Amino acid sequence: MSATLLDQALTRLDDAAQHLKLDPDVLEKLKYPRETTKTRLLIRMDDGSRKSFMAWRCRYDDTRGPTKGGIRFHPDATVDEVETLAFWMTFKCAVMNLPYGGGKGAVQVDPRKLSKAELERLSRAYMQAFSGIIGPDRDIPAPDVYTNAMIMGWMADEYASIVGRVSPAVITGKPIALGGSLGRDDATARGGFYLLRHLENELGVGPGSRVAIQGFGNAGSHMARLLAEIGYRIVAVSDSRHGVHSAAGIPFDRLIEAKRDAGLASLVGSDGVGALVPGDIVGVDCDVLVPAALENLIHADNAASVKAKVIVELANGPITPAADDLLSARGVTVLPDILANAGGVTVSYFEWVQNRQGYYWTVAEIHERLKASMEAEGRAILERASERKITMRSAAYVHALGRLAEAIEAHGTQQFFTS
Ligand SMILES: NC(=O)C1=CN([C@@H]2O[C@H](COP(=O)(O)OP(=O)(O)OC[C@H]3O[C@@H](n4cnc5c(N)ncnc54)[C@H](O)[C@@H]3O)[C@@H](O)[C@H]2O)C=CC1
Ligand SMILES: O=C(O)CCC(=O)C(=O)O
Repeated sequence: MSATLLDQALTRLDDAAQHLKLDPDVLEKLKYPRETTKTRLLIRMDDGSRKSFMAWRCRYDDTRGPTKGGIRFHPDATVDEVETLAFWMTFKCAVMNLPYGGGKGAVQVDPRKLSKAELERLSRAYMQAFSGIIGPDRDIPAPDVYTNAMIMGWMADEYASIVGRVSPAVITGKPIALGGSLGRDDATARGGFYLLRHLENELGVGPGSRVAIQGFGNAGSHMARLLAEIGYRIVAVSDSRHGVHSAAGIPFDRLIEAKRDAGLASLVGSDGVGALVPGDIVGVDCDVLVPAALENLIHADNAASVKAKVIVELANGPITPAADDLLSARGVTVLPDILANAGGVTVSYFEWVQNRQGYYWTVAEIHERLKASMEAEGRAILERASERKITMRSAAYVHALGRLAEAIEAHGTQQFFTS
């Protein structure tokens, strides 16, 4: 039987544990999700028929605080994927020292095939089904692949009608008009951007370097904009349908207009832009590769084709453990997902804090706090990696596991569970 995604992810935990003196109880606690709830959501379609969709919410570990993590709408979503994403959230929140545990949710659906009204009914049905698990002190969702602020707004509204009071801190990534935070829209990319800029000298990249980006949604498109603004050259971009490349670079404005109007493929043939099979982005000649779509993009069979010297993982889990070893042996530096894409959950935390205090920060304050956190945790992880001669990923896991172990031990033997 082939290893599940969670089995693969747990190898990082075993690896990190070798670098710390841990009570075996700590590992036992972190190897299994605390609770995963599944249901079928039944909604009315516009034509009057009914249709049902599998849905899950996993609260992987709440030792350090309420569970936190996005909700994904994707036709290939599985329970294994949801639990693995929730495991990664547990470590990501610990990496950033946020007072949260890790959670994640998904609906197995292709939202592009639903009308707006059907999508709203599905989003509200999700909140109805999981409102007993979700709550501002218990489990706090946010956007992920193919979900967005509008969907978070419908879910927040549904939660308010279920509990009979406005409760904006129940969900983050909301529209600004409903208590969303300034700066949450581009926070995932901006966090990775601040991290990359902070480490440019050590990584040997900077303005003028060539970048390839897989995925042109929230994370990928904002990263393209931020890097292009300071002079990085975007030489390749792909989405689920198409890929484009140009050694001279493609201006960000042209990419965003094409994506909005006629699709990335509409750029092919003008100004030296060529077509790219989306999966071939892995081997594009570039300095920085930014996976910003789904898991397992780089695996043992294509790792040798990577030409970039730095990979910034805005996606969760884009590199398999086997590929990680191959890349590290070749001297490719990976800024790992649990650090590089943590800007999203960090600004989600800022949103939750603002909702709870009822006082809102300026976008400049958000950026300043995000930058300070990314730089401090990124620097600590880089130092740990060079002291121990381990990869940035291993160092990030060691960094997080130390914090998780301390919290697990501090709880004592009769840990309070929020069930
Ligand atoms: N939105 C957020 O706040 C955060 C997102 N992430 C991660 O970032 C990644 C992307 O998420 P978002 O940008 O939010 O999603 P999104 O839904 O905004 O965009 C996803 C993009 O991936 C593309 N895509 C899907 N399958 C693809 C394939 N096989 N090849 C190339 N492109 C493909 C889609 O066309 C789309 O452009 C995911 O791994 C997500 O978990 C991580 C942290 C926070
Ligand atoms: O903003 C959040 O709470 C979580 C975002 C997320 O799902 C992720 O970091 O993978």
